[in-house]
Amino acid sequence: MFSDKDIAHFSKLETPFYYYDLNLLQSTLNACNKAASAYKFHVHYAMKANFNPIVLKKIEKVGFGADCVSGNEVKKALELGFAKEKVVFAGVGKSDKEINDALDNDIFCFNVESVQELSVINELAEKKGKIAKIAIRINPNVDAHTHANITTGLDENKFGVNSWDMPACADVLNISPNLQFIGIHFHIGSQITNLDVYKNLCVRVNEFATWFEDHGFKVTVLNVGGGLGIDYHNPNQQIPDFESYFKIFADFLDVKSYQEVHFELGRALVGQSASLISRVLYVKNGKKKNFIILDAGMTELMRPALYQAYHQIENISKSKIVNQKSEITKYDVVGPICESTDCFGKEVPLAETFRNDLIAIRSAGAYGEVMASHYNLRENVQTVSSEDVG
Ligand SMILES: Cc1ncc(COP(=O)(O)O)c(C=O)c1O
Ligand SMILES: N[C@@H](CCCC[NH3+])C(=O)O
Repeated sequence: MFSDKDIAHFSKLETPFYYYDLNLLQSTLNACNKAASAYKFHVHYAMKANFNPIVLKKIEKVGFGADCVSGNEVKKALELGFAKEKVVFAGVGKSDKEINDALDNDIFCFNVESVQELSVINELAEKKGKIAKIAIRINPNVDAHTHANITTGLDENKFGVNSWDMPACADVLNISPNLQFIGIHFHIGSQITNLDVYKNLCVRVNEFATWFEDHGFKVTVLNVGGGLGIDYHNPNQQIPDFESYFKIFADFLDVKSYQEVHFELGRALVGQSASLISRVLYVKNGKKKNFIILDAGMTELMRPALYQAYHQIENISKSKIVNQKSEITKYDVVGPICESTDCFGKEVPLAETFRNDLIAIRSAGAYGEVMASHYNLRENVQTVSSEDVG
């Protein structure tokens, strides 16, 4: 929801831009922190969801760690003040340079995604005279019941070490003096809305933890990844149900007194806190279709083009008229990019829309700004926050 003051402010600005509601972000972080603390769970924020510094600074202040997927994410997390003891580095293709830099920075742990990577980290750590802390990212073959393109925990996915490679992992760990095994890691997918999926994950986590302990490895960290979804159809229902989410793990994981449970939430923390604000360039009324052509496109928000993802679209210049039940027209809302998939929504019901109206594309805080591209030599997308509005 935007106030009259927000909209008056937006109307003076160049578009498109991402608008961050920092109060909502703070409330979401506080809700997550409270729910996780009730069980003494640890949260590492999955930076890939959004690494805008205004977002990262708030997250660091709450005390969450950072889950990174590239050397640059590790670097940025440390620059912005995340404690190195709270930085974890996952990723199916870590380069030697990235591993070396992370070793130099003494990060908390590498989430290792293949048997070969274990040997490489051992070799590189040995050259530096360091001991690398290791969690094995296991692919548990648990279906996340989400979009196929964002499913990561099935046998056919590239992520993690498959169950049949556990003995090989144990063999490498046993001959690698520069690796310190600390635990196991999982991440089965993103935008998970069926919480029962996590019960299946817990069963597998318990099995693998037992397997490692039976083979002489003390499992001190159980990292269950992230994936908690948000309600894209209801952007005003803004804070995910963190209590129910964490309770599942509290109820179904076998946690020993010496074990810590770690989470890597991304989307659930930041998804509802931003909207992409755009202006209508043109309206084309066809015989079969009406098009609204925006000044934002798939270069600013790629999710609809990539996953046919739904984002609620609102004409915020017209919100008052809609409230008074004015006539609704259906539009295909598209961008200016030379791709037919550059479409934010088809047959979107909106009040009659005109050139220069402001359009908000909601729930764009996660995997929005960070996935922007320069295709068609587009400009960098700008950022505005609630603090700028005052
Ligand atoms: C290893 C890992 N952890 C955490 C996340 C965060 O996922 P989400 O934003 O769905 O919480 C991802 C992204 O899917 C990931 O690949
Ligand atoms: N980019 C995806 C999520 C991928 C999560 C990273 N493994 C999305 O927008 O939904």
